[in-house]
Amino acid sequence: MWLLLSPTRLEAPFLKGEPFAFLAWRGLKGKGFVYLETGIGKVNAAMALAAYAVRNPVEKALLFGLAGAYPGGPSLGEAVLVGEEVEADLGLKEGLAPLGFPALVLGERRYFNRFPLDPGLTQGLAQGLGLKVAVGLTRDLVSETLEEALALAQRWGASLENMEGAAFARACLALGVRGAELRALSNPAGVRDKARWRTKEALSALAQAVRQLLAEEGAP
Ligand SMILES: O=C(O)c1cccc(C(=O)CC[C@H]2O[C@@H](n3cnc4c(=O)[nH]cnc43)[C@H](O)[C@@H]2O)c1
Repeated sequence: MWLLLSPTRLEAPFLKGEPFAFLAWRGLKGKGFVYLETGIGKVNAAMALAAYAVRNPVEKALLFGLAGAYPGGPSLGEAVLVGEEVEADLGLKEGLAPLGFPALVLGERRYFNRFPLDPGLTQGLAQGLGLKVAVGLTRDLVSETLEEALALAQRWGASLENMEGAAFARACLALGVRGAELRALSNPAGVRDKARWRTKEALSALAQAVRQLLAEEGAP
């Protein structure tokens, strides 16, 4: 059984199920999944996952949604798995390490700004769905110029931008939930001219990937 999450309902029109309310969130219960609409941004994503996971067993979780493509990153309309997320607005411009405080400590491992998604789950989905694995960058602020987007991509070695992924990845690590992230590229990061966006194609790619994942879940 999957816990599916997306920032907005716009990203999940293809999911059919029984509507339900959970605290501040709305969701659907369907065949092989429970879905929650988290709301946009890091705090919403982490709160929704944590609130749900402390009250319900979660076998595996998938955050899916739209993202901006950095120059040289995935094509517009393409869906990819995210293998690692960077929380780029935590600490100094150079990150949290110069301040000396990790964002998360698990055993011997100290996490500053980079948070892996579950490697086994991610690789399995990438193979099963025939999708590439990319590095995501998360900020509460959307890049507003190409220069800003390029500088972030180069500084952190990321190929796509979103507003929730690092919070979801960090919450999964802290809660011991196996988590994966699926993103489809709707726009070039830093480009606000909507004539250059490919939102419809990206939404189709998301729908196709999530449908396939649920179909494989239901297979004997
Ligand atoms: O008005 C703008 O300039 C603008 C540019 C990009 C995205 C938005 C959104 O309101 C969508 C936010 C929503 O979708 C994800 N997303 C999609 N593209 C991007 C992006 O280029 N940078 C960051 N996030 C993006 C994000 O995860 C949110 O859930 C507005």
